Amino acid sequence: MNLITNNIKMPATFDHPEFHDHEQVLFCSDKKSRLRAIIAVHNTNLGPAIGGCRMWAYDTGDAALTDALRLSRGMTYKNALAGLPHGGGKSVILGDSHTDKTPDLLRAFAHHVKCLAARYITAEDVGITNKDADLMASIAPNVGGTSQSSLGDPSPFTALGVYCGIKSAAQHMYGSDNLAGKYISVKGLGNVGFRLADYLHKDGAKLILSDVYEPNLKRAVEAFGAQSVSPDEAHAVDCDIFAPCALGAGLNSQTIPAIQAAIVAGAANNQLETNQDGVRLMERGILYAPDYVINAGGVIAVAEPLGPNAASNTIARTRAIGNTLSQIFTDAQKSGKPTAVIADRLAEQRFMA
Ligand SMILES: NC(=O)c1ccc[n+]([C@@H]2O[C@H](COP(=O)([O-])OP(=O)(O)OC[C@H]3O[C@@H](n4cnc5c(N)ncnc54)[C@H](O)[C@@H]3O)[C@@H](O)[C@H]2O)c1
Repeated sequence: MNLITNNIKMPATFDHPEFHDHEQVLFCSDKKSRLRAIIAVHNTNLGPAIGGCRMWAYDTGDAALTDALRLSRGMTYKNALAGLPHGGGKSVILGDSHTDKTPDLLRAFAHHVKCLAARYITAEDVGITNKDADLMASIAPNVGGTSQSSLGDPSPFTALGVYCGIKSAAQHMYGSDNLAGKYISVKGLGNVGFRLADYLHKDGAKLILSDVYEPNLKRAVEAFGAQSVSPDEAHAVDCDIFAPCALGAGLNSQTIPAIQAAIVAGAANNQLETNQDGVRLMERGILYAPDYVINAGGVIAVAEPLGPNAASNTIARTRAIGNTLSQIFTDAQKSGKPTAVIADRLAEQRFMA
């Protein structure tokens, strides 16, 4: 039966602007624990999809779906460029991780994850901790980033990769990767942002910190003796490098004209609101480190099989992010194309081959 000619309306997900041939989108609920979640498997050409779980108080169900679709697609590109034998997927749980997260809710979510054991591996992301991953792993074998199944919390590796990526960007922009005395605005001081700030502080960078969650801001400001700024101004402060480490879509037609930094390089996923924003950054002469390239350290750690060399292999592969970025920066400069376009092409050559 031809659905189109019979004029039967397709479900809204297929028409969603962020739907890009996703292989599978699963809407999960559990009445008792009040679970509402979405698991999106974008592409499994290179192997089972891998990508963390985010818990966030989305304003609408559509905002959650948008996030799941965008993030899962980004994981396909990230995993391909990181050289992993994995496709891309991601999951989101709707709710405030500070007030709505319960063991029952995580268990209910894990039962849904378990049904996708051959196709999707989850781990922690915003709002989900290493401890939460441990709890979910007691139900589903396809949970990584736990203290038992792999190298544990992937955030330290993500932070290391972002640090190496920032140094690579500095080398390209300034001819030196020395960060001493550079003013760096770090927005978002959670699992990754705090550790990144620590690396930068140890290198002698001058930190300008921001976070919407006061305890995280206070902890970082005190630890690094840094100045703070309102999260709404983090992109616009006078600095050399802007490191977005909160949530996505922070680089757009409103924020880009106000950016003072010469480099944008941070951990947040989906930093560009639209593809056009990559062009806007390039036209302003701002060097942008594509998000899914620079923040791949965590997934590299989750994907690494346990063994005596797991940590050293992961650190070596994570440090290599700096080299990948260096190639992307050079190719972008030569071709006059945005760095994000160059990264996408490289990734597509791998997962579409
Ligand atoms: N954890 C990882 O290993 C990993 C890997 C790859 C990418 N990422 C991405 O990096 C980013 C940070 O991840 P994380 O694990 O550190 O999350 P996290 O939840 O530990 O920290 C996020 C921080 O950002 C803050 N924040 C949220 N919205 C903000 C805003 N508008 N302005 C300022 N601060 C804001 C939160 O209060 C929190 O302190 C996310 O985009 C995540 O998807 C994380």
